Amino acid sequence: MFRKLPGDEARNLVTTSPDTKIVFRPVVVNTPAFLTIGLWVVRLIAGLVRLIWRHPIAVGIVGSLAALAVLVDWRGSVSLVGLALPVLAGWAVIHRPSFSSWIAWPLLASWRRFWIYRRHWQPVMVVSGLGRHLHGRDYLPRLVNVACTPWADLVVVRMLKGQCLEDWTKRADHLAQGFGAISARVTLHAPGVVLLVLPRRDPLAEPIPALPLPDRTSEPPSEVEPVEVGEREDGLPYRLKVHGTHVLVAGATGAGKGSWIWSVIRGLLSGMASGLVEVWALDPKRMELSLGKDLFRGKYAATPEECADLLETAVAQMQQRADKYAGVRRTHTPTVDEPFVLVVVDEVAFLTAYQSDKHLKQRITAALATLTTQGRAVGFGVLAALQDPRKEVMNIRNLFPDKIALRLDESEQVDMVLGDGARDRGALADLISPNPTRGAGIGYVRLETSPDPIRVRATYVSDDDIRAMVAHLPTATADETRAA
Ligand SMILES: Nc1ncnc2c1ncn2[C@@H]1O[C@H](COP(=O)(O)OP(=O)(O)OP(=O)(O)O)[C@@H](O)[C@H]1O
Repeated sequence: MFRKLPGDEARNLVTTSPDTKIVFRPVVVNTPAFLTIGLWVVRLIAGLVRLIWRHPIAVGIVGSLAALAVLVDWRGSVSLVGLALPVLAGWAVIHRPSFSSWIAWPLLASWRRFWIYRRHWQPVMVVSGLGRHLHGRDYLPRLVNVACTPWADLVVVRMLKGQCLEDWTKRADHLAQGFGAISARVTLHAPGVVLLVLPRRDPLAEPIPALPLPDRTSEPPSEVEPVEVGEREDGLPYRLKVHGTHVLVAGATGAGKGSWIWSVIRGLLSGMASGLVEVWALDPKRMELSLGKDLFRGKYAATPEECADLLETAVAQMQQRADKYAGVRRTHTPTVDEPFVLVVVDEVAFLTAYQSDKHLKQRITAALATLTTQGRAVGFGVLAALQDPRKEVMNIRNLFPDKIALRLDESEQVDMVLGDGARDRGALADLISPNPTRGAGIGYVRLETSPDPIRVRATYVSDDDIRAMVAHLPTATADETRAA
């Protein structure tokens, strides 16, 4: 009944014990035709039920048209379709958002599910190592759902039993290449289920102009809300929290760190005008912040000595406030008497790692460490920019709860800035375009509250925009004074 075969023939055969050197050809049992056909019929019915369950409206429309064609007259169905087309076109023109969310994106998602994901699923999963081919059977993660947004495909996948998020994040590049996307980001959707975000185009490829200056006639803010600094990939505005945290912005030269700093300052302008916010500037390169010097009301330092003095003043004020709050309150609410103070430091390594005067270096590092460890509860925040994120250059980088990685030179630097696993989770900061028009100001933000990096482009605040901010602020303060 069994025939023993040597060597090469073995790979063509099936065996119940794969590790054995002896391979057997098992007896072939012919399945009766009625069983095979019965199985197919059951599968067909199950598929139809699934289709009706998932897409009741689409199945209803197609079913009614087919019924009309078969039972009454096919011309009736054709004229109904002919009537529907201009109605749909009119809908698309009159209200594009509802047309897109009801018709265009679901249609595109169905097409892409069938043409891109179903078609390539098996080879991509097996080749990337996320699926297994064992004993002649494929064990593949299950493609649960595909949805389309204006810029990306959102693919929900049930992982194989025993897989974890890291297995997927490590293969993000395989997935992007396999499905023809420009990148891939993987996040946990539910236990055992991952969400793949596969962009079809880069929605942040065009620079975003500076936001309008605050309206002088509107009510001054009563709190320091997160400031709008740019746009996220989904086209929504991105608001960065600055009160109650510290933010580190790291990026190679020309990555657009200046645009983040200036976007934040522009967002705080109405708070600065009403006295709820003070921005103190440390500008050791004398290039970035000097143009807007007047905004800082004398709290501007350029030489290392001035920077050390200004930082120590901030520490002294912070400690005074902490003494006052001790035993009374645990959080800070900005007021005109006790404003939120944001200490902005451009190229912090100039003051720490590259500072040749050891004493100054010590004073500055100690002051920065004190501010970043004790400042946020009492209304002192630090926003620091940095080119080189290595630990020997910036040994207090972990004291910044929120981090932003702009274009970086090496892939290893991404995790240095954003923390372990950030690159695997899709923060591809080393792949941001060095072309300023396409890539400057784009960064991955990782907040202490969320491990998933968000891709954001800061607005571009030009020199003219900065001059306009300077011109705006004194007038606003004068208005305030008059009103008082
Ligand atoms: N958000 C942005 N959108 C579009 N272009 C930008 C943006 N930010 C900066 N740029 C362009 O990129 C150039 C470099 O920007 P910037 O000087 O801010 O970079 P940087 O990271 O501060 O560099 P460095 O560390 O050398 O000072 C700018 O001259 C500008 O043309």
